[in-house]
Amino acid sequence: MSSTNEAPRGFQGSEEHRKYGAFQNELYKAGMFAQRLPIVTTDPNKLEEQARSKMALTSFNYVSGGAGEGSTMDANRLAFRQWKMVPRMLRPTSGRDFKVNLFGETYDSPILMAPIGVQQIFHQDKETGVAEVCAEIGVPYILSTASSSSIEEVAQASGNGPRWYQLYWPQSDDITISLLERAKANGYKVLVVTLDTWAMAWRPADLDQGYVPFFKGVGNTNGFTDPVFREKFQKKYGAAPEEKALEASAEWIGDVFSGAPHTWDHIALLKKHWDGPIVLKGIQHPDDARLAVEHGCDGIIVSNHGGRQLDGAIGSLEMLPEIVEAVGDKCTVLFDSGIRTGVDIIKALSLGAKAVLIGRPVVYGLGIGGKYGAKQVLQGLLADLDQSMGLAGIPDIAGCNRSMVRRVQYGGDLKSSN
Ligand SMILES: Cc1cc2nc3c(=O)[nH]c(=O)nc-3n(C[C@H](O)[C@H](O)[C@H](O)COP(=O)(O)O)c2cc1C
Ligand SMILES: O=C(O)C(=O)c1ccccc1
Repeated sequence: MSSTNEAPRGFQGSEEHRKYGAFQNELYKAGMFAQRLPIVTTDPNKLEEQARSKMALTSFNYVSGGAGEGSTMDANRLAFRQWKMVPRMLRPTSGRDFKVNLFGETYDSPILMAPIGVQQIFHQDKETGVAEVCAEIGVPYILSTASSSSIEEVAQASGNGPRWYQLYWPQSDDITISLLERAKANGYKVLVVTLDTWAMAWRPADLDQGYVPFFKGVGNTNGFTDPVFREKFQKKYGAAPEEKALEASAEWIGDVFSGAPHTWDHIALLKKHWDGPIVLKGIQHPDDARLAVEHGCDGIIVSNHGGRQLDGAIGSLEMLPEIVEAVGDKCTVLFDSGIRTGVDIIKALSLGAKAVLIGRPVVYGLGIGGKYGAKQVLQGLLADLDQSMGLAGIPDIAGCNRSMVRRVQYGGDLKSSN
């Protein structure tokens, strides 16, 4: 096992990356020929523990923690356990096709990198590194407003890779418009608007250690580099944001996480200033899904923020079928919260999601092995998905349908996370 941050041999950018299933054979071959093995475990039940052993405790606690007593996080996993695969045999499944069409664009992968803020606290490779490896393996990268690399830096790092922009929605319209302009000008195709985090939840893991990265300026890069924010700050303080980082952080957070949520009628502003698809993230109620459609949104992400916001909430997967039934023919339904394996991905797709977002597992990979660690987690998930689709008799993403899963009620405590 290597503890360096180099790309493990045999895993560097090559056409092989497009054949997702090939990753499994690469691992066996690396073992056979005594090559360097990946540093990130392939075991979903061990990944979090490995990350704990490698990362700074404050950063690990930040990513692994949930809201309150963690019951929404538990519900996310329990919801997956209630659905089981029902495999089919003797079906032609070789040359499995992962392509998905979202908002008129074809993507090579049904998984997207979830917007994750402040990646600098996990590894110096941060967002630019993760965006770079996502582009290499065809995984669309969603950049958070709360990132530690700027909109422009990430665009450059991701090159021709597909990228979307996630908005944490400021109270000041002129700053919102400026962020949208920058995202448009830098090739971000889809606007993701996160609705469930207009204020930070009660998060004991962070509260007990008095830890919040953005009070100190980490995760405020898009504010500090924003021309409108800079001009307003200069006028008020007679200095640039980087010269008065604490004040600038307070101003930025005050605008973006002010505790004052927007309301449905404000969507019109976003529609006016964004000419591509708009996707609302954090939808859990079918009536909100209907409202999203009524207000002209193109998609929604059924998500409870990985259990990091409202505690005591329903598992995200639990709501997916009802929401797909309510709006699945009128807008594109995406899903996240609790995905840890290839089969989890098949379950979410079979229950009607058109694609899924992966959060914590990629951050654990990043913390363990930098951008190559993040890449290994994504490649591992894609390879697991590929092999699991084959074993279930599913040739392509459209083949993930309701007939492939059955709801069950098994009790008991087992060691698997699935
Ligand atoms: C450390 C961390 C930071 C996050 N930052 C953001 C963010 O900036 N914007 C956002 O919309 N969601 C953010 N999320 C939520 C993810 O986009 C996603 O909804 C969630 O991680 C999915 O659940 P999972 O971690 O179980 O896969 C964050 C999640 C984590 C773990
Ligand atoms: O931690 C989070 O879940 C999150 O969404 C966030 C919010 C602000 C800054 C960084 C991450």
